[in-house]
Amino acid sequence: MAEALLEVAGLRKRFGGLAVTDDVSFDVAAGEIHAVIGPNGAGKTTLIHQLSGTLRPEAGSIRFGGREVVGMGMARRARLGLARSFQITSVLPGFSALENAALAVQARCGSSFRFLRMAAAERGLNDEAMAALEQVGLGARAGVMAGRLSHGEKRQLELAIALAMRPRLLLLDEPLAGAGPEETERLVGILRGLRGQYAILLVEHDMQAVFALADRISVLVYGRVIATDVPAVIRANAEVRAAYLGEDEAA
Ligand SMILES: Nc1ncnc2c1ncn2[C@@H]1O[C@H](COP(=O)(O)OP(=O)(O)OP(=O)(O)O)[C@@H](O)[C@H]1O
Repeated sequence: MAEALLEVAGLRKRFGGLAVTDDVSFDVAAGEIHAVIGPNGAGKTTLIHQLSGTLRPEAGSIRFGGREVVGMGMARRARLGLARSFQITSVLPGFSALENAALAVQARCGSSFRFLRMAAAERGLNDEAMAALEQVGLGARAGVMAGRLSHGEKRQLELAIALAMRPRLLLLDEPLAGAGPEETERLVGILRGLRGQYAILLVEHDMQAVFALADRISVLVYGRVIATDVPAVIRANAEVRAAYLGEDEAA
């Protein structure tokens, strides 16, 4: 079997006496959509923080592309291709969708554009930014101020910003939160379109979306992974049904 892109082993984190990440182990293959589900307070966001580098685990390892990243900061992990999509707050409302995406391209490239002539540099930035917008279905809205985009479009823009970082694995923390039914359908279609091109670690409460999108699902309960498997097996798992899905919903 090919080596996993992300390998998490024995990860531990406590807040006071509370074990919020309790010996967590799982892996994500290249191109896989791997969902992490669990009830409120299960530790999903805390797990994402440890993967992205904003929170340091007390024990365990996080290997990405064969390298240990626990000691690395967020920027270094992002440069390796482990990128987190930030919620709407990272979108600059006074800039157009294209400018928002172009800023992300520029952040990734650092000073490498400085050596090109101004016009060529700008064209290069804009072409890449436009490609990211088109990947998330926002091409036609490139010139619109981000502040004037709908809620769903802002979430699409966050995704474009993350894609402009050229990630190998995207960490998505509740990408569908606050989206209405139509927006959800659109966003699920966009995420489905990314499958195979990027690995995605998806934390999401919308079970319909999770079961439609995920190649595999890990179930987190009180900081522990109680099961990792393909959706059909997770749906039929008695422990998972009791702990999380509820007998009615899983029927
Ligand atoms: N900085 C912190 N200090 C102390 N306790 C914290 C801190 N951050 C989170 N917790 C606690 O850790 C536990 C896990 O929280 P976390 O936000 O990771 O859960 P979650 O699965 O993402 O929940 P939700 O689905 O509601 O977003 C909760 O009991 C929470 O109260």
